[in-house]
Amino acid sequence: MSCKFNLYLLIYLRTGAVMLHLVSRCSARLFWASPRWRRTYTQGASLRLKWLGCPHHRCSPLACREYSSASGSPEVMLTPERYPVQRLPFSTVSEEDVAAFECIIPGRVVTDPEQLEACNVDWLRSVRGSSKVLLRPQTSEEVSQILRHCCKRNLAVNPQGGNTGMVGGSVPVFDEVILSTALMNKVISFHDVSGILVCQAGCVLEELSRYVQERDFIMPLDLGAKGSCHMGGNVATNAGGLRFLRYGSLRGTVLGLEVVLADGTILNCLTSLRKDNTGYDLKQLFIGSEGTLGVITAVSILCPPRPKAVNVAFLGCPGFAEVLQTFSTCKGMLGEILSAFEFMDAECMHLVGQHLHLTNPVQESPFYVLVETSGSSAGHDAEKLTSVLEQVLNSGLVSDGTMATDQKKVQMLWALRERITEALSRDGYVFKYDISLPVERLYDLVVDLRTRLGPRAKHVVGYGHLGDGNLHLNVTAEAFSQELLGALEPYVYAWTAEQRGSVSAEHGLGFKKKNVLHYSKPPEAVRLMQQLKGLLDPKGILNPYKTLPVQA
Ligand SMILES: O=C(O)CC[C@@H](O)C(=O)O
Ligand SMILES: [Zn+2]
Repeated sequence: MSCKFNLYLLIYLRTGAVMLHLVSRCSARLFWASPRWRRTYTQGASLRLKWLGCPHHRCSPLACREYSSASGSPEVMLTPERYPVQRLPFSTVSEEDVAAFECIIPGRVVTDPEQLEACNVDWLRSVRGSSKVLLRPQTSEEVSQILRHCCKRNLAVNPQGGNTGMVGGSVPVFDEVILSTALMNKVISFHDVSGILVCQAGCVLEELSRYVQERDFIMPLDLGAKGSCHMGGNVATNAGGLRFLRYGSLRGTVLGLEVVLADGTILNCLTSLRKDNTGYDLKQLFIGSEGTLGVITAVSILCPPRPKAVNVAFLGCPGFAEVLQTFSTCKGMLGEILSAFEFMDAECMHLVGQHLHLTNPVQESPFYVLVETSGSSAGHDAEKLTSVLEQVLNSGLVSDGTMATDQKKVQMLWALRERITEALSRDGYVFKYDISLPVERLYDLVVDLRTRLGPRAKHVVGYGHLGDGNLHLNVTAEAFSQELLGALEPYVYAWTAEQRGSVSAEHGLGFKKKNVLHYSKPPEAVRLMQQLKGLLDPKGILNPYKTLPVQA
């Protein structure tokens, strides 16, 4: 028996705790909104709004994006066999080069083909290079010496972090030397008053998260790939992620960078100042440059204080219009404690169920939203979120919902959203689009594509960071198909440009999207980007074939 809408909530404040009384025509439950507080279930199995417990932070179950995630799947086609791309006239790595690298970083030059395989293929297993050498420096000085050598010898270099990128930017296209930041994984300093963290580029995001959380701060950035991705790679791609709505872009939270330029020059702009208005803000050039202008070797970043209370609600909505109205309601009623507003459609839920065996905690709905609050007062925040839920349930914007304050349950709810990428990659070949659009048009393209593609696609799904106007449009098929690619592109980009959207909201351009930059930037801007590339990397050795379109 289900009692969807005939539900109201009574909120009492008693002994400092918020007590929720949920009543429906056919059932009633009594819940306490903190783990310290008793939870009492009175009766009825059909009431859908549930408190699931309490405290702090989630930590993604989508731990590491390991190469093994796709083990057993067929070999990935070499990039130049799938895409029209010509090798540029760089030198090839000689035995003398390997010996020179061995002098710079003894014992950390990898030429074993088996070990190289994982670094040549992207996490999505969609592009594959054929590099013959992987370098694992530990210091900026070593990176500098390596780049000085490569520049002199005209060797192309592919800087690589955790290799979790979505656009083929993190692996070589041909035989570029892979320069890994994996061993540059030291925290340099942390200031426990300002919350400013300075670390080497190869620190893994999840480890940094743990480090600052122990000191009562959090990273301003959180991604599904946190278990593998490197801070330097995050900055190089200007990764957005799940905390963007609250803490904004890395363009605001990164305070300083150390970068090694193509010729080996070490550019030390690793300031830890909140304010520094002296000349051009050079670090911004490297944030989002995807390793094409320099290799980021260290990052100074501002960490916000750890919120004392985190609540998550997972809600089912009858339509996209209701999703939007729920967002407006949340913004209006939650104000500064709203920290995430994510959405996913019914097909996403179907896929996380089918491939990852995650259970839908609410009644089946065309759309689902995940609302997170982060604040300093558990009782106050829970009370606010409860009022929102009361409002959206009563007004029919939401047909069913569940709520969590307990860390484990919070994680379980986040997993439904965070692990969609993983579920999709188990569904077959994935065509990925990461688009910024006016929020009211966010889902129209998904609907449009389902009709356009028909049975050629296995699934067409839409999800993403609704609070940031960022749609993740993914299309799965049994295998890569030029025909399907032709039906998708340039259609998706032209559609996006018509709405004055962006063809890459947060994943960057990498290899796969470099030729569509003009859909989002005027020719003058593209030209200036090319001039900047020419100035900083005249030989074009840094991450070639990426980010910028091939020059006419
Ligand atoms: O796989 C995708 O398309 C999106 C990945 C990531 O940006 C996310 O928000 O989960
Ligand atoms: Zn995303």
